[in-house]
Amino acid sequence: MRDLPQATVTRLASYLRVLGVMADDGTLIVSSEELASAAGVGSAMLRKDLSFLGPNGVRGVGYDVTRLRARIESALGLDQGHRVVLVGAGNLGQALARYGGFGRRGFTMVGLFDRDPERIGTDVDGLTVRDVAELESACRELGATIGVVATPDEAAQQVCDRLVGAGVRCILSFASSSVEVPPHVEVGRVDLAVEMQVLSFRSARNAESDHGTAVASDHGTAVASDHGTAVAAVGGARSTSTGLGSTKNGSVIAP
Ligand SMILES: NC(=O)c1ccc[n+]([C@@H]2O[C@H](COP(=O)([O-])OP(=O)(O)OC[C@H]3O[C@@H](n4cnc5c(N)ncnc54)[C@H](O)[C@@H]3O)[C@@H](O)[C@H]2O)c1
Repeated sequence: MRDLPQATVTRLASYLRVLGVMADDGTLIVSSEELASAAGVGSAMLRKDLSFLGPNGVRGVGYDVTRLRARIESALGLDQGHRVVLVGAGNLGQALARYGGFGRRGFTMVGLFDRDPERIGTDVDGLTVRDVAELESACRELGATIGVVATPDEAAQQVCDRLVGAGVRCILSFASSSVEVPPHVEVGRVDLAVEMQVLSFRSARNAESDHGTAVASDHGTAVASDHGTAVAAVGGARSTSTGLGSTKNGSVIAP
């Protein structure tokens, strides 16, 4: 599979989500402007991202929604779908397991595991929580391709080791500590607190630049600088929120 820039991969995932909504609404063809606007990016960036996939749309006509979805799914390795096991069926794990949206996007939750006898055997949205002691054999039996770790930090490394031992090659960890895996395994880390810290930083930075503009306006460059900065700020906010993926790649879902 062709190597793609990390930020492009994240935006492709976002185009895929938008295309899914459009397909559900019965849209057959979409223009690059419409798709870009729905995904919150500029159309030049969208066209550049899609150019990594080879020729796609028809000039003056647009993109075939079904075909473009299939191309992106294939580029993201999603065309076979993924079978997800989740370890740590506590507050977070159960909330994730109950979320119905993963299935629609190609991720089927196939197994939940915990070590707490009180939780083992309970039902979470149709899946029975299994004893983590069975993890390796169950992962093989279930054909798991992604493991989600929602245990306390201190158990995360051991759980990852066991997932790797069971042949799982993609791990998404919610632990705040980093985990080590062999080179053939991909790890993503999600930390919502880091996301909020990044937002806080951006908000503080934007407030600072607004303040700078106000001062400039006071000195006679009012209209031009007000507009310039307002547009830049809006553009900045938009590109960062779409590129939230790039933030994710950089700091939230750390490799
Ligand atoms: N990254 C984030 O944004 C984010 C957000 C919320 C929570 N978290 C983290 O997610 C983790 C879970 O949080 P929670 O509120 O669901 O906790 P919780 O205590 O409700 O759930 C943890 C579950 O893991 C199980 N567990 C512990 N050790 C295990 C092991 N070795 N094997 C299998 N299961 C094991 C426990 O029995 C429990 O059911 C914590 O580490 C928390 O810090 C991260």
